[in-house]
Amino acid sequence: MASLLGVTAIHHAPNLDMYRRMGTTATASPAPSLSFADKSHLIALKAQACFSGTNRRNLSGFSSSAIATPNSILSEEAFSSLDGFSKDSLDDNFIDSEPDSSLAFSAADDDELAISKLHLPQRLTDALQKRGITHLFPIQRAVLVPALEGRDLIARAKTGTGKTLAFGIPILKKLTEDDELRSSRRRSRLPRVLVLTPTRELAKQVEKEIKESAPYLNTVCVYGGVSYVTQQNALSRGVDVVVGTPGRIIDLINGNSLNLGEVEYLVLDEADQMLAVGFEEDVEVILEKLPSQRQNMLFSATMPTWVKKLARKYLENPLTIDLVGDQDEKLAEGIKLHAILTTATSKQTILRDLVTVYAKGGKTIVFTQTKRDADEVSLALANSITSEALHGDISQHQRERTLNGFRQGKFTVLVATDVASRGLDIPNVDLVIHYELPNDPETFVHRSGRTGRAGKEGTAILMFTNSQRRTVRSLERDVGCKFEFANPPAIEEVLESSAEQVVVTLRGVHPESIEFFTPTAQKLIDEQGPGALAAALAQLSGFSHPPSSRSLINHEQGWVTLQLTRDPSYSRGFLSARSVTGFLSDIYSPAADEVGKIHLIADERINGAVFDLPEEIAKELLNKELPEGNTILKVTKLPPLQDDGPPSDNYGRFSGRERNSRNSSRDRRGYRTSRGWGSSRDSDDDGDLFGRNRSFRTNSSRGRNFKSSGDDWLIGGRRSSRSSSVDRFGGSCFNCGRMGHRASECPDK
Ligand SMILES: Nc1ncnc2c1ncn2[C@@H]1O[C@H](COP(=O)(O)OP(=O)(O)OP(=O)(O)O)[C@@H](O)[C@H]1O
Repeated sequence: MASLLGVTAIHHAPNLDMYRRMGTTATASPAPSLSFADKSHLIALKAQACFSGTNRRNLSGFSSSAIATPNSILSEEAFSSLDGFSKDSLDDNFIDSEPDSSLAFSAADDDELAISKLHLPQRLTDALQKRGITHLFPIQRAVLVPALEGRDLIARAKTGTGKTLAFGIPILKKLTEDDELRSSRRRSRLPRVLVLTPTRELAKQVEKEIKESAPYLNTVCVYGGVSYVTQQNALSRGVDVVVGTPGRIIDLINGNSLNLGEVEYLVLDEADQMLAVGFEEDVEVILEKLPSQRQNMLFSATMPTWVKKLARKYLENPLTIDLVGDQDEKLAEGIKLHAILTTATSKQTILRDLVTVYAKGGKTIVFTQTKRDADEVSLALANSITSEALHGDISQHQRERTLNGFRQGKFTVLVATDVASRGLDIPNVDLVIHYELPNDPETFVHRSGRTGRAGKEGTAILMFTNSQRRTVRSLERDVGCKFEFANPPAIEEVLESSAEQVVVTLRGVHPESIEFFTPTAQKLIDEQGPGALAAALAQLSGFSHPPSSRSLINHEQGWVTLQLTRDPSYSRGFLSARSVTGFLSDIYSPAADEVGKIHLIADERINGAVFDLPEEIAKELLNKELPEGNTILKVTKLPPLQDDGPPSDNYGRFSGRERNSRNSSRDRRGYRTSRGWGSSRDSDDDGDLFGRNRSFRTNSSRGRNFKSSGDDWLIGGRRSSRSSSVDRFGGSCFNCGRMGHRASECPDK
């Protein structure tokens, strides 16, 4: 690298001075266009840059031992110091010193970060501007100077913040300048840049970004799953940049189609993910084949041991640029986070509603844990929403078609396994849904980062079950984020959003088609009034039949939630789940047999409970005459419930999560230590059936998942009127609250 540095210095010395000056003011205050790097954020970054040995160790995944030398600094520190420091000042003794707190943050000049002011080769500037890239993003600004100085780098920045061009711009600058000096472009020239990525999709995306930014250079993408011939031919025509996955690169080297003997720049993108997908050996084989004189840039979200080892072995005196740090929220600023409580049985229905209400017709990516789930969920959605699955079992060709179709808006929901979570840059994804909890916080960050990219806004929704509450809290702590806990959308919201979306769709109908249908529309309106248009809207929204009712408790279709309220002056006993069942059995015994979960109302002034019943049974029950002082109503909104509060210390003691943990070890924060705490095989929400006494569920026809052992589920003391039933009443009386008799037999009646 030393010689390369020498060359760089000769070629670029004047420019570097300019960049250093720019860097100082740029750091001092961000350009207004960089909305997600506001002043306070930068001040925070600067605080992080207090790079004493101690706090450096605190940087998660970026401990001092992670890096080969103590020569690691945070980019903002590097940047803010560039004015007064030469390249040499980026060396050892600078690093461990505290930053100069007096360093003033002066007003920024937007122009100083403008691509047009960077003195890049005109061709490069033009191509970038044509793509709408007019100003540097923070990670690009942070990487630019040290990269141009030829330094080895280890870098980390939030998702969607422009890491590709962070290494792309300095490398392309050098390549373009050299290209201009060259009189003729040699055919069969060997690649000068190698970018290694862990997935094929990411490789293609990086290639695209580079190609579009420097179309005059030859960039070739190589990855498995497709024919060798096209890739071999492209390589043989002469190439400047090779982007690819390790396996195919090794194959091409072994087949003498790829010679890496002239590589000057190596970029390892998503280095930690290389490990996750088992490429570590291949990466090392490739690195051994590269010339030792080269510049290395390693991008990694975390620093597992292997990545540290790699950095120590192959990087020279690397500079660490960390725009995430330990304290910061690791997600890009524009991402709103929601957590929605679901149940295993109602998940698919809720998912559809979430897509309708939150994406409003925009692009959504749904993440599942397993390939099978991705297929199933995509298929289930496809009834009403255009959707495709993406996972490793799908052929490469089809994967590309699917991704292109999604990019072009041919369908709106992509259901993917984590193969798509890393690095994929699909513009304008409005919504990310974690259908299953991710395996670890990093996966959560990467999945969520598919939205809110390049400074845009987006929403990420985590679907979780009752038994996963604690893990959700751990996730908040680990990621440094806060979820807004919300209920699944009510059917009214779903209908409203559907109608809004249909109206938007109607705007896209071609005027000529409208003309063709106008006479019929006029006739319909004359005959039926606005009802005709309403019918058309209902049909287009997929609601040609009235929406089936939904439980407000667990959102299952075909169920309704009723509220029983009892005037305290008519009874001495408090309402309990058992007494509710007893009462139902007196009024209409099928209701007692079929009742779902019963929750007591939290408001102490109301002696009441809510419970679920199948629609038909609820209808019958609502027609029955009730004893004085009692009311039963269908509710459209749940009142606060007694077991809504935070989990007690006993939470999860008998939950599905704990039961699962016999098979999978977890660390103390609830993550599975092997893959998959959020596995699709996670339990239903029946965890609290066994550990809590305020929420009950009968053995109704839908109670498929609960244990048949133990008595907790024996609401009202009987399994059903079809079993031992009526002879001995084990529940408590709705009238007096005492055990052993029904309200109808109550001595106090
Ligand atoms: N300076 C810029 N101005 C405008 N858009 C930019 C700029 N830099 C990058 N972009 C765009 O931002 C998007 C995200 O960039 P990129 O994919 O490089 O992010 P990333 O940090 O690598 O994300 P991930 O961590 O998810 O892989 C891309 O569409 C890219 O073209």
